[in-house]
Amino acid sequence: MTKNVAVLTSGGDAPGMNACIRAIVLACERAGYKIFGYEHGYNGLLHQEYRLLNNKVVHNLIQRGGTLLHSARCLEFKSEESARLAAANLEKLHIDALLVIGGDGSFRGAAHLGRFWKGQIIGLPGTIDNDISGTDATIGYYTAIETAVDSIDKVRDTADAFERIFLVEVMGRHSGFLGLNAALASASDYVILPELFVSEDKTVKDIVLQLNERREQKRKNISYIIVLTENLWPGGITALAERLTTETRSEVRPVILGHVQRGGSPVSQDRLLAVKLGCYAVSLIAKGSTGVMVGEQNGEAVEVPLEATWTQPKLLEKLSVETLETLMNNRYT
Ligand SMILES: Nc1ncnc2c1ncn2[C@@H]1O[C@H](COP(=O)(O)OP(=O)(O)O)[C@@H](O)[C@H]1O
Ligand SMILES: O=P(O)(O)OC[C@H]1O[C@](O)(COP(=O)(O)O)[C@@H](O)[C@@H]1O
Repeated sequence: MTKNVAVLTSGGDAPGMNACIRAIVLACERAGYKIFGYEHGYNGLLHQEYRLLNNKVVHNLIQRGGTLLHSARCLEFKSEESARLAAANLEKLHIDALLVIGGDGSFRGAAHLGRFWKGQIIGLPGTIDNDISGTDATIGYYTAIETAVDSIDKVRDTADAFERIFLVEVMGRHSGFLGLNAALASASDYVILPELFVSEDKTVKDIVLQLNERREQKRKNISYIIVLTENLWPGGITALAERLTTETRSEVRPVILGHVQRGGSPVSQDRLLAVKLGCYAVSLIAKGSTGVMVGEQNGEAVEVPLEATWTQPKLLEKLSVETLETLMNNRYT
C-alpha cells in the first residue's frame, strides 16, 4: 500500500546523517512510498518547511558530513501547543510515518509528538556522543572518534617537541564514550570521564602521582596528554589547566577540540550503520511499528521503545575501561 513518509534530522548533527537520509529515500522509493524531508529539525514541522525527496536529490550524498535537511534545536517544541501544531501539519500532508534522526532529546520530542499525533514515529540514533541506550553505537560516533584521535595525534607532535603537558577537551555532553575511546586510540596518558569521576581532588592527586612516577622512570622531561570530557570539570578546562600547572610545576596547555568533532566525511562504520538502520526503519513502516527507535545490538537490528533510549543507563564497555586502567589512569600504580 502506498504511504507518505517524512524524515527529519534534529539536535546535534552527526557525520552519517546524510548517509541515513539517502538509505531512507531509496528504501522508500523501492517500497513505493512518497518521501518528504522536513528541514531544520522540529522547526520544519512547526512551519511546514519541507521538500520532496527522491533518488536524484540524494545522489552523491553518502560521503558528505552535516545534513542535507539541516538540523536545529527547537526549544518551543516542548510545549503542548507546538506538538498539536506539528500534528496538524503532518495531517495536512497526509503523512503516515515520521522518521526522526537525532539524539535522546530528539526522541523525547518524538515521544511528545506521539501523544498528539496518531501516525507512526520511528527514531534513528544520530549523535557523536553515543549516549543512547538500546544500540551499541550511534551514527556519527565512529567518525568523531577518528577526528578526535587525528587532532590528539597532532597535539602529541608539539607536546613531544616541547616536552609539555597538554589537556585536551573532547565532546560527549555528559557521557564518556567519545573521551574514553579517543584517549585509548591516541595513546593518551590519562582520561577524565563522567562515569569514573570521583572528585576534583582525587583526580588531580592521581594525575600528579602518575606523572611523577613516569618522570621518575624516564629520568627526563616528558610530554603528557590528558583527555577531559566536556561539562565535567567545575570552572572548565581553564580552571583545571591552572590547577595542574601549579601542582605539576609545569605549564599545562588547554586545547578544546569543539565542533570540529561534529564535522567531516563519515567513516565507513558510520556509513554502514546509517544505511542499515535507514533501510530497517523503512521496513518497519509496513509492519506498523511506532514509538520505537531502531538500533544495532551485536550485529542484529532491534526495535526499542523510545522511552528506553533515555531512561535506561548506557554503560561504558567493560573491556575498554579495564584497558584504560592498565594503559592509562593506573599505569604506574
Ligand atoms: N522533553 C522534550 N519534549 C519535547 N521536545 C524535546 C524535548 N527534549 C528535546 N526536544 C526536542 O528535540 C530537540 C533536540 O534535542 P537536543 O537534546 O538538543 O539534541 P539531541 O536530540 O541531539 O539529544 C530539541 O531542540 C527539542 O526540539
Ligand atoms: O552545538 P551545540 O548546540 O553547542 O551543542 C554541543 C553539544 O552537542 C553535541 O556535539 C552533540 O550532542 P547531541 O547529539 O546530544 O545534540 C555534544 O557533544 C555537545 O555537548
